[in-house]
Amino acid sequence: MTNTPGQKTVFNLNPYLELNNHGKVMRLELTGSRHVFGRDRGSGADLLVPSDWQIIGRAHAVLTKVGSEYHIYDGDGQRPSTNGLFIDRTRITPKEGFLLRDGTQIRIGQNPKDQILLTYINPASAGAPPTVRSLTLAGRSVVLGRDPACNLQLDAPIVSRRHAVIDNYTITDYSTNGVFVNDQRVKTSQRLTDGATIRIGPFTLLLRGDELQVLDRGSQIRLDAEGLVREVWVYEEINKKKVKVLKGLLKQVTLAIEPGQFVALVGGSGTGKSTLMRTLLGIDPTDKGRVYINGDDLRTTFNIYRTQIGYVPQDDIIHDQLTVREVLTYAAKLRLPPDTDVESVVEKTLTEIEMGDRETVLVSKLSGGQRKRVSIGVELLADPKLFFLDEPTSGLDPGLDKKMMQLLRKLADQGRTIVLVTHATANIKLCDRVVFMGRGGHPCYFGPPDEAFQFFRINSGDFADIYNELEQGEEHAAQWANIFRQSPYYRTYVDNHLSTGKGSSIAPPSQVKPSGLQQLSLLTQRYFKLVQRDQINLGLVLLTAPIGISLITLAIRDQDPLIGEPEATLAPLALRVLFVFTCAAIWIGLSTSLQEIVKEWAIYMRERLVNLGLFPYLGSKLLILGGLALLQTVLMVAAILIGFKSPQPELIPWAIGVAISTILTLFTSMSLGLLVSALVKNSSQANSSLPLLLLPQIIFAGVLFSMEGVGRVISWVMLSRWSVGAYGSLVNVNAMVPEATVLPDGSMMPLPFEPSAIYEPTWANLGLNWGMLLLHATVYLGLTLWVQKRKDIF
Ligand SMILES: Nc1ncnc2c1ncn2[C@@H]1O[C@H](COP(=O)(O)OP(=O)(O)OP(=O)(O)O)[C@@H](O)[C@H]1O
Repeated sequence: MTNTPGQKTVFNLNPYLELNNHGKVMRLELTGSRHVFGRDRGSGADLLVPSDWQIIGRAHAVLTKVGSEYHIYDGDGQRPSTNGLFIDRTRITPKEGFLLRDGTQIRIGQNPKDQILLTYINPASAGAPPTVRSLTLAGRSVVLGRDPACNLQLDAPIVSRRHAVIDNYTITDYSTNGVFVNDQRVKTSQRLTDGATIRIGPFTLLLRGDELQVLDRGSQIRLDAEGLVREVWVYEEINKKKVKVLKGLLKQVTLAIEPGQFVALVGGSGTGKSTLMRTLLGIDPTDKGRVYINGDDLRTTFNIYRTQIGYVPQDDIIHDQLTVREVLTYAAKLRLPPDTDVESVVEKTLTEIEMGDRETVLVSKLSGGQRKRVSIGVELLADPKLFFLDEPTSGLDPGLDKKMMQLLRKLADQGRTIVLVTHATANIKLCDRVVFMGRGGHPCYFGPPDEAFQFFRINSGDFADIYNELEQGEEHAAQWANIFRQSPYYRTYVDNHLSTGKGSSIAPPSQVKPSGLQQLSLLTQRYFKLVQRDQINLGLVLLTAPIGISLITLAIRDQDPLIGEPEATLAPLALRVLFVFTCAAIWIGLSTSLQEIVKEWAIYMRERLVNLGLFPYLGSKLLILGGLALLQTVLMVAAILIGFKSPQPELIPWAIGVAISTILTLFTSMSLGLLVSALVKNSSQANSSLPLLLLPQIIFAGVLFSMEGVGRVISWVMLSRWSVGAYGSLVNVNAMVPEATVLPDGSMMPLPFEPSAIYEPTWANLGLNWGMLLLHATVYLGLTLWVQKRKDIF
């Protein structure tokens, strides 16, 4: 029977199902007290659909009459169907089912390209059938975006005001966060063919003929994990021998998390909670099994979802030296499209996290719970519908723990799907589902918190007793996991809800990269503010070298080491002074930069996972550190000019030459510092590495010891050698060596310093020294980029 979708057909006023399979519409009248809907009469179906509508099962749903309406159950009433029945993204189960009302829309299947829309219509009821929001593309150009003036308004923070334009069936991307057509990112523009799915932020649109339909507003996100297994090779001590063994971190974890659910992952220390969360979030790989987000394989489609997922890791993802409002403002500018009204988004977020009265306070002055709330606020800016939190209440007192859990409950009630790892069980009852993990990564229970007591046969009502039950070793945990898999709890809460979807047949879509220049400018402003806020550190960084240089003048009292008539001790003295210039610059350069990447590791990793560019990030470091190097150079050169009588180099005025040599030494050592900062794991390692970096620079500079053989080769990779070389050639140390004195016996009096090619006062030599410093800096920065790139998860 053909008809216009949504138009009420009257079958003697009986309710009916309207099925829309990509424009092909059919209606099935409901007359009996029980119907089975499917494509195979042999399986008991009496409401039959064409046998080539493969997405519908042989017996896909059961309908039973309740008063004047019908209740629908998935599958044959016992076992769920393969492709399911979904209201938004929530799956209807075989057990609870769903009471249909006039106009209820149910989707069969999760993949928009292969999905049938089922609408229940009861002409006897007053409701008007909902229509799918759509617009025609025939003969017109349409603008899609957040702006209400667009032809199709897509209202979400991560959508740009004018996000994309479709003209003559060609879509052009004008956005920050990109457009995906058939799960591939649109580079600039792309022709749309019939049946194309378009994803813009959380929205999924479908082109059917001339009609562009809004299929999914993305306000509901479900997460399904099927058979997750993760194993790693580790060294274990067995019989006093280190043996390499395969350690299971996750063992066959299968979960079905419905939209809007608040789920806690709990269990003893080391049971794999964080690993499970990172796997569900898509950032840890699996050896077997998959995670599906709204039916898509999360690992392959991560680039589509990356801006829609919120993640608060264990470490704070906010800078200590910014105020609450500044943290939120910079994060909003970094993550949201540039046409966003940042102020109102920040305002809304401050209210949501109840921090409006603390907005001007520095993060460092906040309590642990308040800091966590600001981290949550940073993630809420983009209004994600899927939210992960790793131990957000650790270290909080019981009162704050409760407040935090209540806040998360509120966020879930607003439609967000929330997954958290926690050790605190006092408020777990606020969750919809709890996952108990046992030793060895065994999932021992998944279901409502209250029912966990019945399952584990614990009467105390204390979750800690379930912990203790699962702490009795891996085998014990494996037994519980086995009991759970065979239990009705598994059928009710996992099997009946599990909705896996598309595998990884598509090529992973590429990432959308926002404007590098804009990020560079934002990151530079933020970094500048951070440096400026830490005034004591800034003062130390700027004044240490000039003070050190001034102290030399006290040590050498009346001598003028950089000028003077050649005499036996002048050249070594001059070289020692120049060596102090070099050491001061290297020391200051390293200590200014060694912490700069490692100290904000957690923030970097989180921002990188959203959209942070590597070049803008390192670029901002270079700009600010370069600025600091310039200031330090001015102060050091001033101290040198004031403290020492200036030589008159033939090549270049002394002040300019010494400034260039100093800034190059500082910049190169800062680049080395950044590299080490990228390599080390924590701030104390960065601190401890300073002597190790400095000592070889001192030993192999060629000043304390003359460099021969291997030492000479090693000295080439020391920036100190080129720095002293540059200063030495400007001062012309070689010219300070007097003529060798011939002793009465005809032998030569040994001189304490031999002229060396390293200090030749020629442009070639000076250029070589400066060039080598630049080369060192380039190599260090290139390596830093590479090291940072290697940390990327996607
Ligand atoms: N990449 C890895 N390589 C080797 N072992 C790992 C790796 N990741 C995690 N582990 C180990 O797997 C186990 C589970 O770690 P995980 O951090 O997931 O546990 P957890 O339950 O979150 O612990 P906690 O509550 O103490 O934070 C631990 O023993 C951990 O040392």
